[in-house]
Amino acid sequence: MSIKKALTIAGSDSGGGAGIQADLKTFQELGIFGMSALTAITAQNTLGVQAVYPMGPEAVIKQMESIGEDIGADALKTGMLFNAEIIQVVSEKIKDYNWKKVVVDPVMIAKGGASLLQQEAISALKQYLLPISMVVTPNIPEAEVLTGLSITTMDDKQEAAKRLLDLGVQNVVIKGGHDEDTNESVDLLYDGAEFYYFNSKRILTKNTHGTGCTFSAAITAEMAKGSSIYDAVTTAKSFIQAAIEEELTIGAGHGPTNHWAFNRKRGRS
Ligand SMILES: Nc1ncnc2c1ncn2[C@@H]1O[C@H](COP(=O)(O)OP(=O)(O)O)[C@@H](O)[C@H]1O
Ligand SMILES: Cc1ncc(COP(=O)(O)OP(=O)(O)O)c(N)n1
Repeated sequence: MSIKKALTIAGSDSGGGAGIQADLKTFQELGIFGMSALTAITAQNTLGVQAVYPMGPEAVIKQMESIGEDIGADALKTGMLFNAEIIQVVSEKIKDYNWKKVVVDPVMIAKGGASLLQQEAISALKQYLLPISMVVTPNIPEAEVLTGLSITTMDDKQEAAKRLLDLGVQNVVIKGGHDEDTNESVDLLYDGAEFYYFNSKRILTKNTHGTGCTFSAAITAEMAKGSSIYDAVTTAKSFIQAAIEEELTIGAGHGPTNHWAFNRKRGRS
């Protein structure tokens, strides 16, 4: 059996809903061997982020080297990177190991408002990481910060996707979760030639903690298997839809998504 492997370079969410915990659960459900390089520890639950403890850049380098020197990765994703130093060393190591299937979830702010990326790190993300990435998956506020545009219409989303592509990334997925006044959640994929729309019914729930992490991890898992970007986004959209639809009741705030739901729906659990 050929085992496909994926790496997540991200922060830990002690509550298990987002960050590396969400990524590894998603990799596992999609049949991928998951590995991690931790960038920060957060004390976090469904009510919010209580504390953030970033790792030193050396610790991030060492974790990536342990994987690069021995196991390798068929695809990787980044999540919470927190500061410019971490972004720089992560970008260097990606280049050292010639990792090409790189998905960047440009995590900036958690649902409760806590900052997961320092303001001054945004230019490092644009300068070092996006030019060596295959896919970037911003939500609408993140796309606004990265492009300087205000995004309210589909035309705005298309313009933002074009500007992000100009930064050197090969594919852009602008997620629609924050378009809360519509009854659909529409994600836009742009590959530099065509725009593709992934529509789903908007589910009315407060339990959406970790949706972005789970969605980008599912794209990464499918890319590790060799799927096209379009097919990877298609599967990720079904995965996240099932994960939001089949609610878990955990904690008093924004609960996590349900990583078992996708396989359960397909009769595979
Ligand atoms: N209420 C919802 N109903 C259906 N899909 C949703 C909902 N909220 C988010 N999604 C989907 O979850 C994924 C993550 O989107 P989003 O919430 O915008 O990201 P983030 O967690 O980074 O803010 C996207 O595929 C989006 O369409
Ligand atoms: C450690 C950590 N990483 C990322 C996030 C953000 O996750 P996201 O999927 O964007 O979900 P919300 O936080 O917006 O619910 C996080 N919270 N913690």
